[in-house]
Amino acid sequence: MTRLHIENLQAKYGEKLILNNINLSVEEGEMIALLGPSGCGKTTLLNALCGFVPISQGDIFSGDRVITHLPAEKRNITMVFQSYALWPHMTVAENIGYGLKVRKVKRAEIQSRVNELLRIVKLDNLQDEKVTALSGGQRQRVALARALAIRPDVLVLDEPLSNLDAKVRLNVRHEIKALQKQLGFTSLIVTHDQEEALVMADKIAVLHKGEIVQVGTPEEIYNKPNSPFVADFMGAENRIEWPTEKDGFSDSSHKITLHQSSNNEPSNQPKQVYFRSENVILSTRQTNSKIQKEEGLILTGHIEQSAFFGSNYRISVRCGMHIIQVDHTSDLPMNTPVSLQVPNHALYIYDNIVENKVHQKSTVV
Ligand SMILES: Nc1ncnc2c1ncn2[C@@H]1O[C@H](COP(=O)(O)OP(=O)(O)OP(=O)(O)O)[C@@H](O)[C@H]1O
Repeated sequence: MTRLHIENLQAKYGEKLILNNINLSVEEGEMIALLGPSGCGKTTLLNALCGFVPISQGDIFSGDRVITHLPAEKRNITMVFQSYALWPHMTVAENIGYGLKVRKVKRAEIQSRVNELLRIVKLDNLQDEKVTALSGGQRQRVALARALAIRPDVLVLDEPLSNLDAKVRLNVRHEIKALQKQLGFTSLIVTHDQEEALVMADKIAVLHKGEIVQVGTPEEIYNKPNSPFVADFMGAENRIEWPTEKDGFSDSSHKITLHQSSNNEPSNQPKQVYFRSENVILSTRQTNSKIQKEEGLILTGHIEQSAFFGSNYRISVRCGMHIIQVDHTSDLPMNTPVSLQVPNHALYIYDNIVENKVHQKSTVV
């Protein structure tokens, strides 16, 4: 397998700019997940790498080869499609060996490579079955084995799990990850599922409107989102503006205070503050026991809605103009007055500047 390097790549459909200024390196044996909302350009980027979409600017390097304008068949990059794209009239073994047959590899060699892959993807007892007789998870493993059969330099996977039901999906994603580590293939995987990206990838590249807005390890992307967009996309669904006129201290029914460290310069600049529901500590105002120290973000309000979702209750708390989502272990009656606290380390704070620019996080710890 090979290192893939993308430099200043731009791609268009007609006059419409779809990808701009894409810079990304996938190291040998590394898996990078492309993560982003629908329409941000993930599939277009994979297609551009494979040679299915022309590149209007920039370069792609596979190892020390420049492959930017090579036809698809000369790139040695293989795609695993969302729909698997298997031949329904062929058996499992024939599907896996298909790419080798097209490349006119000798029959004995095809047989031995197919047998090896059948073992690797644990389908050796199904080699003579028609693929139409297989489950979704098994078909996906055939598709993966077929892609690996030709020993590609880079493997790209376009939403490979999206046609699988939830339980099978969990299994297959662990299988792909284990296989990737075992065989050490360089790969890019497209997903719009953040959990899938966190679990499977060595690094995540977040795309927004055709540009990469952050690249980092799963931990970095999750814990240090560099913009409101990434924070929101990675599940920090609560957002307040600080300070806001409507949330001043004059209204006694709710209060919002933000205690920043004294090391930080006091600033009157408006900020956007993001945080996850799981990081909010809720206490009823009578007890208020959980709020030990006045630090981080503290809000008061009352319960507006509560829904059981398995491990916890998702509680909506109205704090003035804001509705804050909180994960809590028990149900609480409507209108109960509550206090909320979010510790400094769980707050993502950004200058309130023009949207869609990459914002700088300011630390409050
Ligand atoms: N063949 C095409 N011709 C013109 N525009 C296209 C074509 N294919 C995609 N687009 C546009 O390019 C943009 C990016 O599409 P793309 O499929 O790459 O997004 P995506 O991030 O993979 O989305 P999804 O998660 O929904 O699959 C979209 O605005 C889409 O409408």
